[in-house]
Parts: sequence; structure tokens; C-alpha cells
Amino acid sequence: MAEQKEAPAVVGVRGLTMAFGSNVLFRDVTFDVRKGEVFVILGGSGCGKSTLLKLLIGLYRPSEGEIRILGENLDAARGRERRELLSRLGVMWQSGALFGSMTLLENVMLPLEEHTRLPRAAREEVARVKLGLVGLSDAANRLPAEISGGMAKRAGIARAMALDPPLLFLDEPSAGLDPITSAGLDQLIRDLARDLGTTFIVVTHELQSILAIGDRCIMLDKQAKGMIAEGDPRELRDHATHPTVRAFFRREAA
Ligand SMILES: Nc1ncnc2c1ncn2[C@@H]1O[C@H](COP(=O)(O)OP(=O)(O)OP(=O)(O)O)[C@@H](O)[C@H]1O
Repeated sequence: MAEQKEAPAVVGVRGLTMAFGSNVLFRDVTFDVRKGEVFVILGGSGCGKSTLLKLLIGLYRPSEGEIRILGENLDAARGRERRELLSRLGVMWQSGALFGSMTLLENVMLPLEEHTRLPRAAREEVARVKLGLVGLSDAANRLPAEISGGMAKRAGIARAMALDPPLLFLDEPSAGLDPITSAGLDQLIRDLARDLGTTFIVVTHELQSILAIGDRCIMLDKQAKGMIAEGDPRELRDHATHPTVRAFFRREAA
């Protein structure tokens, strides 16, 4: 979409290298994520997708390179400045990571309790709105054990959106879901990106999801220890020449 090419970068990664001891996961990774797009990080098992996500949300520090988030240099931000920057990022982990002893409503209220001074009634109202956005209004008083896997993911997204983050990170959202539930979640992600203008960064290796939700993607590769593709997933499927990229998008053996 033309207007998305014009949109400002909300994430800027330059020359990013990450190693654990002598184990270099990837080198010299460079990309931008533009406001309002659904950006997918993909690649085979062990190539460093989750590690890249953790770098972007400040859980790890890079071995080399620069990460700019919402215009700020993440590594240079310290103390309160860093905490404030990180509190503007919403994250949904693979399992949904809901607290089992709390209702869905209480789970979504939790970040509001931690990061705002809103009175209880206002926190509850905001949380109900978020549950409504993900289609869970009727399940507000249920416990995580009483809902399906797909609902747990939706609740995880509602909680990640509690503070209206401009940037939302999703770690393997379709993991463990059947294809129909997974397609419903993809539709939700697209709707939220379109209606709220939220930027999504999604780690996944589900080809159907990538094609359904991704405006752009990057592909990491374990052998290459870095990025081997960047672009519109549909164009990569149709035109990529790199054998690993072609194999992935065309579901061929590499
Ligand atoms: N905290 C850590 N300490 C040491 N090594 C780590 C750590 N985290 C990850 N690694 C190494 O990085 C590799 C890649 O891990 P990562 O979880 O980022 O991959 P991934 O692409 O998300 O894989 P998957 O799709 O299987 O989840 C691991 O195989 C491991 O060797």
C-alpha cells in the first residue's frame, strides 16, 4: 500500500549482531518497521526469531548494532526513560501467559493497575473495551482454564493492548491452534491493525498466517547467520530466487 511506504519507521534496526558467548546467532541485521504495518519475522527453528523479538523489547542487549524504538535508541535509554519506552510496547507470548487464578477481566486490568493511577471502575471499563475488541465480552468473568486456546490468545492480545501500545509484539500467535481458529486470529490481527493503526511485529513460521497478515516480512536463516530475505510475503512467494526462501514459500524441500 502506497501510504504505508510513506509512514515513519517505528522500529529501526541497524547492523544488529547477537551472540551468546561464541555462538553467533545472526549478524548485521538491518530493517525498518513502518507505522501501521503488520511486520512478520520468520525463519526455521533455532534461527533466532524469539531472540530478535526479545532484543526489540529490551529483554536482551545486542552484541553489536542499534535498535531504535519509537524514535529512541533503546540501548542508550536508561532508568526511567527506558522503563517508559518499554511500557509503550505490548507483548503477547506464545501461551497467552494469562494468570490462571484471575478472570480474563482481571488479567486485562493488571497492566492498568501496574502502570496507571486510574480508579478501579475506570480500569474495569478500559479492560472491558479491550475484551470487546477481541470478541471476548461474554467471557470476561471466565478463568483461563475455562476457555479454548484461541480465546486464550485473544485474551493475551487484549491484555497486551491494555495500555494502548503503538507497537504490539506477538510471539507465534497461531502455535497450537487448529487452522480455522488460527485463521480467525489472523483476521483479528488484520482488523486491529486497520482499525486502530497499531503496528504489529509477529514472530511466526506458519505460511498461511504470513500470507494472510503480513504487509512485509524478514526471513532469518541459521546457516547464513543473518537475514536472507526482506519484502512483501506474496512477492517473495512468487519471485524469490534464494533457494531457502523459495523452499519455504513454496513448501518445497530445501
Ligand atoms: N538465553 C540464551 N542463552 C544462550 N543461548 C541462547 C539463549 N537463547 C537462545 N539461545 C540460542 O539461540 C538459538 C536460537 O533461539 P531462538 O529461540 O531465538 O530461536 P527461534 O528461531 O525462535 O527458534 P524456534 O522457532 O524453535 O522457537 C537457540 O537454539 C540457542 O542456541
